[in-house]
Amino acid sequence: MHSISPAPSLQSLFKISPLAHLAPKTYSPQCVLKFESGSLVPTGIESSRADWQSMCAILASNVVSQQQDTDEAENSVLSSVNGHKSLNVVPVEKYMPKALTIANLAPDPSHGSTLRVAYQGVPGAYSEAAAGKAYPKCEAIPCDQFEVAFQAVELWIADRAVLPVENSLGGSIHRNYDLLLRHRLHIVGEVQLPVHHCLLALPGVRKEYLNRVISHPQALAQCEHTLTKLGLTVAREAVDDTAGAAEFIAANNLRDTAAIASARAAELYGLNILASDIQDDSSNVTRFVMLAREPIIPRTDRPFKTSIVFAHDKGTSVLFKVLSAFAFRNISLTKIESRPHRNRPIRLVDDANVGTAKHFEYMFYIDFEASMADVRAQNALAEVQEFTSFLRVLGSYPMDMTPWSPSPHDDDD
Ligand SMILES: O=C(O)C(=O)C[C@]1(C(=O)O)C=C[C@@H](O)C=C1
Repeated sequence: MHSISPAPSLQSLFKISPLAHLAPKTYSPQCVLKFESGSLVPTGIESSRADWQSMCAILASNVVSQQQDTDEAENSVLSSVNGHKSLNVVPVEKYMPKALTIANLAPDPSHGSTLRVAYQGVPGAYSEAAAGKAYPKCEAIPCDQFEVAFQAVELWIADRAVLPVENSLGGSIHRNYDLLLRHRLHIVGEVQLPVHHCLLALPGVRKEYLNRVISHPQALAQCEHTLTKLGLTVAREAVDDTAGAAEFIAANNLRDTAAIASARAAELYGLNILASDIQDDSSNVTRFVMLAREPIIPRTDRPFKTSIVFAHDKGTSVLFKVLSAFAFRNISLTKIESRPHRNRPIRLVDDANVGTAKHFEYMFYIDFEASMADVRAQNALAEVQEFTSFLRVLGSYPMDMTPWSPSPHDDDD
């Protein structure tokens, strides 16, 4: 039986991290990053520096006044526990916001007092719908890459980012696990979004005309069998996001290409739906996390989840001990993921007689069903800290408990 060490303070637990140097340099809100001569540099934007500074000052002051809104928004996931809230998609805009890019992280001057939520993709992407579910009254800000969404929050251009981490069919979105470690943002919530894919093409185009299907790689993977069943053994091509695929077809008038995307993308880009609900499993769900600059205060009056990442100098040998710290306290794990240890990917073990073994090194990510305010979780983490050389709490946040709403096709199976 393991000895139970005294519970560390919540604050110390949230700060555990010998890998602080992995976090990017943080810039003051008066700066914006631009890509110049191959590297990101802080600089003023289009208008004068003074304009930019006053814009940022407004942004910064809004953060205080938005706190109430923010709390409400974060609680909206909570209220969906009791209030049976349905999916709240961001309404169709009169104009389409332009995606932030790494070279242009300039905020849209039309910001007001609404919560600004960065997502990867263009309007009509599932990530935009996830942002709308997480923060129903938010202003969703499109970003061309996951990295840009992280930076938008760090630079106070956005207040939150909503990013996919795993899908029930396609598995983990590894890039976001790596970025969670590289950046200093905190997970403050999660939303699970049922993903219903459609096959979209220009008006008048029939399935027989197609020789290419384009979409986000996750969406292509989620529909692979159905596409084959539909007789579409044509080329598949990966693009940055599902709605971007629809936009590309419309913008280039491609009559031989279909996109896998949402019904909302069809509406936004003027495409026809050739087939709907084409995901291989009718209960296809993507899990997104909400990220913020500050953690939320963990509670015990509703179901919470905590996400951690850890590593150990001696590799996988420690895994059993870490898992047992949770098992002994009846804390269920909901997810375990490993990623290469980017700083030290290989460990050499020399044996004079046999040679040199090359072990791969990993970072382990675990989600468990307990709040950091729960003494069981605090004790488990105190114990995990003893076994590991690096431990960071990525966030302790309310679980998405939205009641399950089966797809219209669930009964057909
Ligand atoms: O391309 C989109 O629409 C996204 O929001 C991205 C994404 C993903 O990264 O998994 C989100 C949900 C679906 O699983 C498919 C794609």
